[in-house]
Amino acid sequence: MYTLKSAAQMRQTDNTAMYGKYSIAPAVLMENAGRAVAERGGAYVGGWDGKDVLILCGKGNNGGDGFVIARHILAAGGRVYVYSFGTTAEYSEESKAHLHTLRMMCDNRTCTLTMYEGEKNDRLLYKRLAACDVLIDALLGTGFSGSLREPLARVVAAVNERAAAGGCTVIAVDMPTGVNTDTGAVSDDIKNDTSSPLMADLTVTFGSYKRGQFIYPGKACIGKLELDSIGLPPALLTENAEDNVYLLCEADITEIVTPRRADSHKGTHGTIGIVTGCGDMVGATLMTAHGAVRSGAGKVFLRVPGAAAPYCIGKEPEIMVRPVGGRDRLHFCRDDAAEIIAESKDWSVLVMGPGMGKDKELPGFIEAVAAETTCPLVLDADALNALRGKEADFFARHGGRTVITPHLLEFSRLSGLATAEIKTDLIGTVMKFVRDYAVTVVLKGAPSLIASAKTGNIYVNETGNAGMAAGGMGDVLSGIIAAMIAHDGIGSIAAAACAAVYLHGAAGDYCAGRIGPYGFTPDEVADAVPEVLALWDKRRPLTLLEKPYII
Ligand SMILES: NC(=O)C1=CN([C@@H]2O[C@H](COP(=O)(O)OP(=O)(O)OC[C@H]3O[C@@H](n4cnc5c(N)ncnc54)[C@H](O)[C@@H]3O)[C@@H](O)[C@H]2O)[C@@H](O)CC1
Ligand SMILES: [K+]
Repeated sequence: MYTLKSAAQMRQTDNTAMYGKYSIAPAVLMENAGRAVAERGGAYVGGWDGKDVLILCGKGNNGGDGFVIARHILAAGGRVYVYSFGTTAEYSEESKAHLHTLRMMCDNRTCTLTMYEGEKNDRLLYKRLAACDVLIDALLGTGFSGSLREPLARVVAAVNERAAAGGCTVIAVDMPTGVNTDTGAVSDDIKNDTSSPLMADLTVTFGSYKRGQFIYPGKACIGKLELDSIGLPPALLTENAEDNVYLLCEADITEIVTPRRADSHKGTHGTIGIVTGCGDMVGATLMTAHGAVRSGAGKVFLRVPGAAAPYCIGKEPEIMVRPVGGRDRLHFCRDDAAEIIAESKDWSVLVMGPGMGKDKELPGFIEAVAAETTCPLVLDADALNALRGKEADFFARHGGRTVITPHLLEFSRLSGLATAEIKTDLIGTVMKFVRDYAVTVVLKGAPSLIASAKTGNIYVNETGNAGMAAGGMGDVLSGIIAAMIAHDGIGSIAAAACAAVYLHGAAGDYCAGRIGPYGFTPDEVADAVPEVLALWDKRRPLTLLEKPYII
């Protein structure tokens, strides 16, 4: 699992490394950062020898890194043209020191340094841009916020234009200029602004990955992302902060979705109650159940309003379907709750929501069921819409055992915030929501975020693809979440939600690889779950017992 740091957390880490017990000299850290970009960038472009490299340096420490990079590229045989957008006086002491060294190396042939003073420098700058093989963006890093100001806005636009024409390779230092480190918002997100963020081919980032590198639209500006520790103490990089954000990796998930015990039985793998659907909508219901079956649930019970039952019975023999109410019953009503509550005593988890409709009795039914059941709840789609206006009370009573799985629009209704507002800080908004309501949230999207009610931690999931942007995928996910909650040995519902979201996305990636980039169905994604589990089993390291013991 990787920590995704905010700009403030990264600043804190750097400061502790330099001014705390480790006492790493600031110029040394900057040297390591610059050298890392020169080395990784060199590998990316096939070596610096004979290359013309334009290096744009801002007035903060990102710019200081640029002076170091120039020196190392020069040493590796490249020609460097450095533009500084700060004055000597504006630079930090370490940047000043590196600027001085670079200045001493300038020969106006292989190395030039221009202190940018305004439009009078533009003509030569654009000429250099038109002729360079590689552009190094050391303009702004973690210090950027808001919307790009001039002259950087026009310089970045020119760089993008040149790169889009296939003219040069663009390497960003730490962050591409114009991408917000915390939110992934970009320069032209800001109202009435057209200054675009820089589009990099490669970003070399320092110490820790940053949140904005994984959230769109910023994620689209990053290109290939490489992480370099720059010699920061590992203990500092993994240190817990108050608000922790992590990137899920396969190893985290295979650690919790462990292989089945050989002596297990169906009872070991949980009994899933799926109480959902309505008279004219059974597809979502069946896909939810199918997701649970394919994810290894021991037993799956499906309870649907009477009118929906004929369309569900026998579709999949392993799903035990029972109608609630008579044949003309289209929706659940409040009085049905007692029957479900009685049955739920044997259930490991209860799913409500997919395809449930919008009947006025629904909120009362869901509340009554929740009030008298004790098992974990997975609430999606119509169940979430039914909670509108009562969410604070509902989550206060049941949040600790509930996973909600809204997409952006559903989350907007629940939080009362406009989708555009949520998107300006996806992680921050979900973090606040979970702190306020103490409910585990799966916010579906690209990427999906999982927020733990217990710890407030946010987990970013990178599996999945655009082919999964299709109706029914979320229903399958609800079934997978339920199966993971029931999975033997998964410790918490947040862990189960992380496992399910990762698995669901990995199954979608498997389908995209086998079938094509889109057009595969939610049921095919569910069917791919066992295939992904089999792949994980193959990749899992041998345990001591499985290792050959006769040599
Ligand atoms: N010890 C450290 O703190 C280290 C920092 N390093 C580098 O330093 C960077 C952070 O340095 P800084 O905190 O100085 O920040 P930056 O260098 O990223 O930028 C700060 C400057 O950006 C300007 N700025 C902010 N928003 C702007 C906008 N919208 N339009 C135009 N200008 C804008 C500010 O006025 C400020 O002058 C990192 O990204 C990394 O590259 C590395 O050298 C490693 C060590
Ligand atoms: K940069």
